[in-house]
Order: sequence, then C-alpha cells, then structure tokens
Amino acid sequence: MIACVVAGALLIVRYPHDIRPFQRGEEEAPPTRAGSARPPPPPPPPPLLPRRAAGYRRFRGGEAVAASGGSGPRIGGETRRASALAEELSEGGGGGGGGGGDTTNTAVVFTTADATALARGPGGSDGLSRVSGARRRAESQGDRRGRRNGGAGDWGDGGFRGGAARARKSGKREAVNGGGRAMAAIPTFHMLRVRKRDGEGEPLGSAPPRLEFLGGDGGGGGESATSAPGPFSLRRYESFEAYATEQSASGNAILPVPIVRPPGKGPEASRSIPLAIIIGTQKGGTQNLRSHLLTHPSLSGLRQKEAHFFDWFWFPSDPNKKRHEWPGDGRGGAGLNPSAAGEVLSAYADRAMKAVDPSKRDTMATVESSPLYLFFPLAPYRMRMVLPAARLVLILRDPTERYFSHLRMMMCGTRDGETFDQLEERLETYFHIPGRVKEYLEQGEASYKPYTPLCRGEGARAKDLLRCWKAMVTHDPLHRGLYVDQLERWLRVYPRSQILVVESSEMFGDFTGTLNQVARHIGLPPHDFSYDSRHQHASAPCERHHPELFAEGGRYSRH
Ligand SMILES: Nc1ncnc2c1ncn2[C@@H]1O[C@H](COP(=O)(O)OS(=O)(=O)O)[C@@H](OP(=O)(O)O)[C@H]1O
Repeated sequence: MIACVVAGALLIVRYPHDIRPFQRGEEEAPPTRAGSARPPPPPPPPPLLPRRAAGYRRFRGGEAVAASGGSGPRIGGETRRASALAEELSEGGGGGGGGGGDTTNTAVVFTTADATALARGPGGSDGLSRVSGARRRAESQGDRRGRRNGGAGDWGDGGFRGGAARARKSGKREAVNGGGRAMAAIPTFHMLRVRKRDGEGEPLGSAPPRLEFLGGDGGGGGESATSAPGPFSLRRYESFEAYATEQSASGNAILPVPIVRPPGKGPEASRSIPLAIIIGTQKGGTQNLRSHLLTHPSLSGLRQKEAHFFDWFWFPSDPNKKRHEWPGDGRGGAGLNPSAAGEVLSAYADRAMKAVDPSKRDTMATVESSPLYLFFPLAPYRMRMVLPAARLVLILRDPTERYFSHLRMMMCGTRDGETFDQLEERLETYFHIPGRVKEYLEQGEASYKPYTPLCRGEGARAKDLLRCWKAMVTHDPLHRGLYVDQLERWLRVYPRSQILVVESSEMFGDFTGTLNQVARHIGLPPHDFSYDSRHQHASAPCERHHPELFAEGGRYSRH
C-alpha cells in the first residue's frame, strides 16, 4: 500500500499532468504494482491533432468565410467554440436573436490547429499525414525520447522538453532539421471572419459562468453588451479605499477615475489608477497604440510602458509572500473587501503612476499597456477584483505574424556578454524555440489540444490557473496566439461592452481611425490624432544581426 502511494506520488512528480492543459485525458496513468522492479512505463505520446468532427456538425450558427471573401472549408469543434465566441464578440452580443440577417462580420481568431485544418482543405488529410510523417522520421532516428518529447512535445519533468534541444546538444541537428524539409508551408491563415446568420447562432452560453474563486456577484461574464462606458471624468478621493468602497457599492457602474493625494503631501505625490488598460496581445502593436494615445491632451504618460501589476511579474513588497501570490488569489472566492482593494489600488497607482508628466500633472489620467495580461490566466480575475469598471483594449494580430514578430524580438535579446549561440541555447531551454521554425510550429500543432475548461477558467481556482500557466508558458510564443482560450477567460469576468477588440491589420491600415475608436471606447474627448511612425517599435532591425537565419531556408524562416 505504502509502495503504491509512493509510486503514485513519484508518477505525479515526474509527470505533473494536471499542469498540462492539453493532456488531461492522459492523467490517470496506472500506478506500478507494489513491489514491481520495473519502472513506470513512459506516458503515451501526445495525440495528434484533436479530433474535429464531433463539435462541428452541431455548429449551425456561422459559416466560416476566409477573410479574402471566399468560402472557407468546413472546420472543426474548436472552431465551433471560436465561432460561438465570435458571436459574443460581435456587436450586439452573443445569441441567436437580433436582426440584420446575414450581416455580422466578426473578427475571430483561430488556433494553429484550426489553421492546419484550413490549410488542408475540406475533407483533406494532408496536414495530419505531414505531422505523422514528422513523427515517423523522428522515430526512425532511433531516439525514443526524441520521438516522445521532440516529436510532439512533452509537458513532463517541469517543462516542455524538446527534441530540438536534445538533438542539438548531442549533435543530431539532422534529426531536427530533416523533418522540416519535407513539410509543406506553415499555414499562415489563422484569422477569419465569421458571417453570422441571423437566428442560427449558438451562443457561448446563455447563463454567465459562475466565478468560483473571484466570488462576489459572479462577475460580468456573459452579460450582453449594453452601453459603452461613456466619457470619463476624474474625481479626487481621500484614499483609494474610499474609492473602492464606492465602487463596491455601485456594482459595475463606471465611476470617475480616482485621484488620491496622500495627506500632507504635495500635488506631485498624487496618484490615480490608469483610465484604460491595453491587455494585449504581445507584438500586436500595443506600444504604438499606447504612445499615440498618450499624445491626447487629457492623458499623462508613465515611466514604464508595462506595469505588470496583474500578472506573473507582480512582485509583492512583502518578502514572505511568494512571488506569484496576489492579494485575493488564495481567498477561495471571498474576493477583496474595500480596505484590501484600496491597498491594492494604491500599490497599483504607485507602480503605474510613478512618473506623471509634470506638464500634465492636473490631468492625472493615463493608459497602461501590459500585453502579458491577456495571456496570464489569473490577470482577468485579479483585475476584476479591484477594477470592475476597467475599460479594456485588446489588439489581436494574426497568430503567425505575431509568432514571427515574437521570434525576431527574442533573437535580438542577447544579454550582456551573451553570444548569439548562448541566446539560442537559452531560448531552447525555456521555450524550445530553435530547430526549424516550421517544425516547431508543426510540433506545436501536433500537440495542441483545446485547453481544458479549467484552463479556460471554468470553475478554476487560482492554483489551478497557475498550473495551467506554467504549462502554457513553456511554449509561450506559440500559445500566445491561441486567443480563443485567453479571451474566454476575460469574457467570464468582464462584460463585452468593456472590452474593445481591435485587429492589428486594421489598426496598421488606419491608425488614426483606430485611435479615434479607442479614444471613444475609453471615453476621451475627441482629438485630432496624427500618426508618427517613430513609435512603431518594429523588430525588423534585429533581423539584420543574422539575416541568414531569417532568410528563406534559414533556421527561423517561415518556409
Ligand atoms: N503602424 C504599424 N504598421 C505595421 N506594424 C506595426 C505598426 N505599429 C506597430 N507595428 C508592429 O507591431 C509589433 C510590435 O508590437 P508591440 O508594440 O505590441 O510589441 S511588444 O509586445 O510591446 O513587444 C512590431 O511588429 P514586427 O515589426 O513584425 O515585429 C511592429 O512593427
């Protein structure tokens, strides 16, 4: 019995399956029999692409149409969820009602797996066989571990272990690169539009999901889009606690943005919390958007672009607290009382409002942008606890474009004294990046399964979401493009009306138009924005360090 328990515990330590959002079906690996000398069998390789047929026939609400306007192929169960979410995102909220007929075009972002299905075409199996081919090649290298871990990825042993890293270390780069040569182009078509047909859509869920760890009134998720937040105003409060008290009494009503000046201190000590928060996506054009918004006369600047207050980089001042603990995380649904919320807001103001532009000190309203918020599973819940009326802005970029932008950024990021080889090694260890990019993406697709309901926030508690996070982040550049799951979590806690979703491509095509749209959403008075290309923060210059790696056929090329 004891041996059994120990063996079971070892299994859990070796393969902490409950932190693998995509692999929960495998989590019940049978424990070894007590007394057996044989080591526990390795877990089966992760399944190939998720089965698609089941959900999709039931989806009658939307016809996937390629952004180019052509009829798209029929796509699977995950898409159904994405499409249902799209309805939620569409003007007027989710559900089958509402007039307009065949008119609603909604930005939807599909997963890489969906994109593979698209690339494959209706009824085709090419994508699957390509992935299988890669696995077979890995097997033929005779490296079982490479097959298990490198062929499709493995979340065990404290992180994603890639065959690429191992093959590279053991000089077997062929094992990694060889598969890439035979593969077809990476599907790049990850963003579609869904044409919703009147009355046929299946809503995401008519009842708002109950928030189990946030507590309170169950959050705003599932509420239909009612009114836009409206113009913002500023009000001076004695303390953030006073603001939090009023906020908690007023439910989700949008209160004036609080300005608090600590007693006995001068105006330079005044703080306010940001008026609006750009929550992502990383590499979506967030810096450019924020920089331009801050040219608005009603807004002040911040020293840091990213406050990282609600995410992993939250550093509590109390050294006894673990870094990842955030006030309220462990309260099992009790949420925060106004006094605790006041403290949190004060810390947020300190952090986000560090260096207000002196010439604009009277304005005291600003915009924060931390693109990690979208991806960090606890961020929506944390934010909702203290900022139920936040005005959120979300920029979504084609996941493939986003991925390559992310990659270019990382490949520029050598630390002091670090050689490029060392940088590659480091990224390999953390994110399993090198090897051929094509293969990396295909491996990601091969191992992709839709997030579990838990990792999408259904019934999740803080500790569950932290586990999900640890699994996601090991494959960060790929997973950040899986927007559906990320959005679902936000929509559980914030009403649709508070989240403005902008597509990068549209923003890049009409920047001032987007600025006006965002300004309206966050309640700024109209302003004649002009575009300044110096704020773009393009990562292209980094490519120049190693153009051969990014050129066609190079290690980081798209083809
Ligand atoms: N106007 C316009 N036109 C075209 N492209 C634009 C524009 N504004 C921002 N960008 C591109 O957005 C990428 C940077 O995104 P972020 O600022 O969100 O990056 S970060 O998350 O803050 O690191 C970065 O993408 P890449 O150059 O592809 O890496 C920027 O070039």
